[in-house]
Amino acid sequence: MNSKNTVVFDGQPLTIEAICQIANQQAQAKLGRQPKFIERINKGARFIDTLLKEEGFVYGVTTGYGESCTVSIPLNLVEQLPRQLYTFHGCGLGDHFDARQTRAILAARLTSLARGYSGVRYKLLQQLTELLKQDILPMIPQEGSVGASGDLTPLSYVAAVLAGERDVLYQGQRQPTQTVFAGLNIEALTLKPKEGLAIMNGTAAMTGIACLAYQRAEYLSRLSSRITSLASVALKGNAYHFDEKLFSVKPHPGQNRVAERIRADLQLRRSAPRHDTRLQDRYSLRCAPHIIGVLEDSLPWLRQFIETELNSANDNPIIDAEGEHVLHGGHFYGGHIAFAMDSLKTAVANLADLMDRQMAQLMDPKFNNGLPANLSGAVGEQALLSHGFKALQIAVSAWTAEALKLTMPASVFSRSTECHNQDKVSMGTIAARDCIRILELTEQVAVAVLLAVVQGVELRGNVDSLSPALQNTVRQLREHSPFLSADRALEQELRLCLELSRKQYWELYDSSFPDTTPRSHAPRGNAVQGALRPED
Ligand SMILES: N[C@@H](Cc1ccc(O)cc1)C(=O)O
Repeated sequence: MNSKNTVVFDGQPLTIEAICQIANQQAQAKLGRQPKFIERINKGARFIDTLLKEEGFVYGVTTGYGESCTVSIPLNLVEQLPRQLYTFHGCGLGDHFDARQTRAILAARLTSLARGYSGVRYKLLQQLTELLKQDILPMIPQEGSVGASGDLTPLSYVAAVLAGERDVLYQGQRQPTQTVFAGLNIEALTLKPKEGLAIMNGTAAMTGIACLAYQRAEYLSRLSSRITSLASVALKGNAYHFDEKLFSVKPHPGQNRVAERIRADLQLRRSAPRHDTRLQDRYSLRCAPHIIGVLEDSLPWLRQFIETELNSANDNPIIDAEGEHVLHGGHFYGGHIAFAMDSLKTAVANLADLMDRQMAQLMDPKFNNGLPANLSGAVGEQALLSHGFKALQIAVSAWTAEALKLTMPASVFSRSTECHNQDKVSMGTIAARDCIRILELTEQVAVAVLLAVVQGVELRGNVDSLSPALQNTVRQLREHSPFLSADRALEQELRLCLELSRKQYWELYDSSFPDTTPRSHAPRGNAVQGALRPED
């Protein structure tokens, strides 16, 4: 871990990258210590105390929750409410979020609470920061949120852990929170009346996951551009399909960026001939920028949706300590994240489909312009036995089908729940989880097709004449997966390459590559950059 990087939670907007850095343990979480920030946070908590004293009634503080808000709780029982809330929501099931996802969820909740509109004490933010600093991770089951009373059930596990209850993952082991807190001298928090609701009534589970999904998708977009370039070489494709003039007349900026990347990879420096008599390539080569471009052009608005949600007070009620108001609304509704994740699912699964089609062309002597069947590298008698990448193609087809199947939007499955109080919900957490699964499957497809295109390029025998960028990808892959000259079981090297892909190991169009910054007609909205600051 680079201990120099710190992400400061002080109410200032944070980026997707900041959340991912924390999730990947590339940066430390730090809570703002400026007196002004501390006072701003504590003022909200004090305002609730004052209201309670003066009026004796605040929703979620002296009432039941949701549909039960008409039930008034006598002041002598009010202190018990937050514990009651996280306790009855302790009904999550399914697999647990993994360590990286859990860190992202904690960081997303902290970002929102640090805005200062949720009426929690600074002390609570400190406890949340402590979990991140010491990597004490609540065991959060993934299933049981409709994503529109916030992620109540998943976040109940965060609330309970702050209060010293339930289980955490600490130093690789599931342990009772109480044991870990005792060992580290951390005092369990007794949550104040509004604090249970403030932690749970928000979109942090889906938003944390969305940050991770965004970063993976952004890398996959670049990886599939590089794979397309290699596929074009292996299939003896027509590089003029990526001509600059051609793309200038259909100016989607992301699509143009993809064409520009492929053009550079293919060293296309001349303009197209006056009259190209070559046959046109199949769509999975010729239209690759149009397919990858949909994802690339979606990135700015996806970032805007995700970062706006991340940096919002997505709680209810909202506490405006400055103006002295308790504002009742529905900011726990995760509609933007639901739509972002449902859309990202479709865009990413289309990359799987694109690469699956490229693989299909490469494998089949009817379409591959003279390459051996199944890209077998065997010679002599062995060639008769060899099946090359045949099974890998079948696997790619299976992974692609599974990814495509999961693109069914989650948000349209809204259903009325909780005695019709929550009669329209976002299903954003389901969308985000589906998106992660589609990313996993598409990464598998990408790694498999990368093996195939590199084999195809080598079978052509012209690696030395390729652009430095393409040669570099061939070299990087070959360090981990040799040329397939005889059939072998590929599982282990596929797993290794997958791991490398997830670590963004392949060098792809780094930031010095021209035109990777969004253009003026692809506005960043209120997305915020540069929240990652060196240790002060
Ligand atoms: N999200 C609801 C509150 C709620 C909390 C817990 C529940 O079980 C149900 C509803 C609101 O703010 O209106």
